[in-house]
Amino acid sequence: MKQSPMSSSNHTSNGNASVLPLENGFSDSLSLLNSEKAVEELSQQPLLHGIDDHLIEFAEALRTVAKALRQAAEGKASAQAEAAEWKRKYELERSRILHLERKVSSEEHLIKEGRVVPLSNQTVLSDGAPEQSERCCGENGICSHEVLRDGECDRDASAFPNKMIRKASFKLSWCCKGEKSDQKKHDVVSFEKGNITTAERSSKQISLKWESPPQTVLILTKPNSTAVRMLCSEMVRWLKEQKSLNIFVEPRVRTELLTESSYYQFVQTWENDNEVLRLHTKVDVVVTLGGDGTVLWAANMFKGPVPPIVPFSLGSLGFMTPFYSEHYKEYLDSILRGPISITLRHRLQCHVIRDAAKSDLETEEPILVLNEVTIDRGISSFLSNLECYCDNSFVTCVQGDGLILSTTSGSTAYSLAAGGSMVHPQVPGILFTPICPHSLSFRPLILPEHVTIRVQVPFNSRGHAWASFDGKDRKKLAPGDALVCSMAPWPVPTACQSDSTSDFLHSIHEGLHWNLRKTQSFDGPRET
Ligand SMILES: NC(=O)c1ccc[n+]([C@@H]2O[C@H](COP(=O)([O-])OP(=O)(O)OC[C@H]3O[C@@H](n4cnc5c(N)ncnc54)[C@H](O)[C@@H]3O)[C@@H](O)[C@H]2O)c1
Ligand SMILES: Nc1ncnc2c1ncn2[C@@H]1O[C@H](COP(=O)(O)OP(=O)(O)OP(=O)(O)O)[C@@H](O)[C@H]1O
Repeated sequence: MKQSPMSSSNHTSNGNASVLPLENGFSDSLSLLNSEKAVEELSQQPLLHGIDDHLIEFAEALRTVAKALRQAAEGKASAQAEAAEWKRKYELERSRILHLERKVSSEEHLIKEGRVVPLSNQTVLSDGAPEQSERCCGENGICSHEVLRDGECDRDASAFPNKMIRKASFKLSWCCKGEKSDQKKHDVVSFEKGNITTAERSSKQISLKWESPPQTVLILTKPNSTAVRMLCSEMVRWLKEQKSLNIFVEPRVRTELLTESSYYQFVQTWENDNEVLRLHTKVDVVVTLGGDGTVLWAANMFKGPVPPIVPFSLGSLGFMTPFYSEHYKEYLDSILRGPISITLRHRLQCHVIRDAAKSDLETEEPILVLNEVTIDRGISSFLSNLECYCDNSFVTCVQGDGLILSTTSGSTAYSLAAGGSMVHPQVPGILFTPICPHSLSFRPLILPEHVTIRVQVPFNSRGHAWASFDGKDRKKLAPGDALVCSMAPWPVPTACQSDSTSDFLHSIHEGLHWNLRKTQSFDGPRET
């Protein structure tokens, strides 16, 4: 039997609309929309003879209340999204200032201590002769920017003598395939002390040219693999003996190497998380030995700028690992010499905002993902119910198993399995892919890189939702909690074997056997 608007689930048995405010003063906007619709329908029904004007007035009043409540709920959502965006900007600014402060204090320390560098015992000092600096801007050689614009970095670094080298400096420039000369290339992506920050244009082939030789390599390895362990010890020995590099590994790997032989005493590691946070100031190149999971692991270690990663394939699939381990010497030789093609893989920055937080600015530490953040129903048997906003606009309400917000690098991972499109990793965008939506018309979306997406668990949700980040670190989202997600300012630069496009196409052909089909034979029916 068709329900009349007054008997729909949004209305109580005595006919009163159930748009009563919940704990936070707002009802969820979907039920508000429904209430508004119900009131609308009610007022449009032909009036039965004898129904007095009070009912019309009552419907009018209800419509006004429902509209006001919806506007208030939308207002709160957009204010929270804005607050999260401001927090992100504030954190960026704060980390920039901290970085500058650290730089100044280490300069002072250097002068006081007679050129002793306090950062670490691996820091390479100038050997008395004036050294070139990686600093390329600012009156006194101190870079004061995070993002350089075209050509700003073209100044001769030798204009700043007497500088020590902590990290190898390099230059990034756009280049066109097959173009031999450097003439038409120009800088559009910059770095400060080797930390890469993306400028606005990021969709062309990017070439990395060392301005001073790389000196420190971090090797990250997949655990529990004999093949990986053997390759790691061989590579460490080769890099030390043939390339005279400083080598960092994880504490677990250093122990493994030392168990193998005391020869590996020179290998360095770290002791605590604070040191991990500063690794990017020491490491020129990161080498990963494993599958895609090891590349995700490497990216996750760097909460800010990421040094270039050279991913060797020792896994089963390897979408992000184009280098074959058996040829590691030739590859590393050419990478350490440069120039190399790189793919700047965008990451998403995710903030969980708790309803219980005292203010909208009180968010948990942001989490950076290289593949995707997934919001799903976890162990709950109820449909997940997620309200999604893009900037200030309502997108949709996801009712199904959940939602994947993916980077373009992650487009070949979980998002693909959920029906999302495969996207070239250098295309800047955010994939919005539902997981088993309970609606025939819910197709995946790709949104532009600059938007902020907010996924809210409504107060009337039957269950909790769960967020997971690159398939790890599950966090429970209670009704009222939200996840706010936008493009992170620190991409992950991965070295290409050939170039970004060839590597991508090779990975979908080899990894997925994409569109593999036997060709039709010639001897069949033909058009006349
Ligand atoms: N149904 C699914 O396809 C599904 C389900 C859960 C997680 N995942 C993916 O697994 C990722 C975590 O990877 P892991 O190695 O730590 O876990 P894992 O060991 O469970 O491996 C997951 C698989 O996904 C592949 N993979 C990872 N990133 C990829 C990418 N960017 N493109 C193509 N394939 C990729 C890996 O090679 C691996 O084969 C998550 O970020 C998620 O994308 C996929
Ligand atoms: N350095 C590391 N320390 C701890 N865990 C790691 C490290 N590197 C990778 N892992 C984890 O080990 C698991 C397997 O890694 P990875 O995906 O690289 O190997 P794989 O499964 O053999 O390759 P593929 O994913 O291509 O099949 C992943 O869950 C990853 O998070």
